[in-house]
Amino acid sequence: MLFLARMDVAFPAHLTKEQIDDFQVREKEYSGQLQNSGKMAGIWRIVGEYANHSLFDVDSNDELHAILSGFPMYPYMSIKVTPLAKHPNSIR
Ligand SMILES: O=C(O)C[C@H]1C=CC(=O)O1
Repeated sequence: MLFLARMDVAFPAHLTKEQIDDFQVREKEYSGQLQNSGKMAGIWRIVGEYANHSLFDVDSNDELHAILSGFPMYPYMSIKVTPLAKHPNSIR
């Protein structure tokens, strides 16, 4: 099952630069593991925003929820998920 997720990140003002750096290091590690496993098929920066579009290839809604809620930055992310179905005009 394919899902497109838009993740917007907003850190609260009280976090220090060191805390934010630590979140970014842990996020990169978690994201890398998901990409290596194939569960995260890709991630793209949305130009000009602290946000991304990510493509997930998972077995269930529950699996996607577990993956999304496992992101270290999850408490500071707003996430919108779009389920994807094959387009009738797709040639792939
Ligand atoms: O867009 C970001 O930088 C936040 C984040 C969410 C997943 C990821 O790998 O990084």
